[in-house]
Amino acid sequence: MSATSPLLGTCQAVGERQGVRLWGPLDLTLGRGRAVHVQGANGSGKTTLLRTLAGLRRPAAGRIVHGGPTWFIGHATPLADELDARSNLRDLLDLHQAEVDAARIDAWLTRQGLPARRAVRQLSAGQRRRITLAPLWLAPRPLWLLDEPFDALDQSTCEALARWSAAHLAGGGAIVLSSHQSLPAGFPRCDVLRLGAAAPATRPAGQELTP
Ligand SMILES: Nc1ncnc2c1ncn2[C@@H]1O[C@H](COP(=O)(O)OP(=O)(O)OP(=O)(O)O)[C@@H](O)[C@H]1O
Repeated sequence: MSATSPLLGTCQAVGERQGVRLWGPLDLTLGRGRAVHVQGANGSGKTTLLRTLAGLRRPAAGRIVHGGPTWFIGHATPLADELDARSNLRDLLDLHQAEVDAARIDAWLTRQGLPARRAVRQLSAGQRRRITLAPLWLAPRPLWLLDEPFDALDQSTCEALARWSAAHLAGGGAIVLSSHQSLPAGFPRCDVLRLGAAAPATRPAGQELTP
């Protein structure tokens, strides 16, 4: 991985579900400092695209190439209901071979005002979402793939994530995200990748990409 090599590339990648094409052929080169906002109506294939970019699904055709370590944060929260926030974070980080010591996890939870020792089933949807996003802060990786990251977050947390995203891009990272909502104040300028026919643009695009 060099300082100038792309963090993600797709070559004629096609996404299908049950033999029906959702998007593609898609040629995308995601360099450092760049963000792409995937837009589209329900069912247009945003989640399928992000999971494919993350390597969790094979494209029906074409290739996906990663240029560095990646965080994929999906729409569904991957937390174990009966475990507390600290144990969930520990497991999540271990699962992805991210080395973060326990003191750092605890300090982050305290700073966030999140209860470290309460079963996550007792937490609100927004609190759970914040725990799910914690790896972005705790174990930085250059490429973020975020499926509806603002879902359930309050305004100040959305704006904190926007500021962190801006810092991430300024530091040489890259982001692909889907969001039904307008991006929060402070979120960096994005190219727009529009899937399906009926999806409206939600903010001025840096560049329109063709799926
Ligand atoms: N596990 C699955 N098996 C079969 N088809 C699926 C599966 N998951 C999604 N699909 C289909 O794939 C298409 C795209 O779904 P996807 O979840 O990628 O869309 P989306 O744009 O993320 O939608 P939303 O905005 O509602 O989250 C939909 O028609 C959906 O019914």
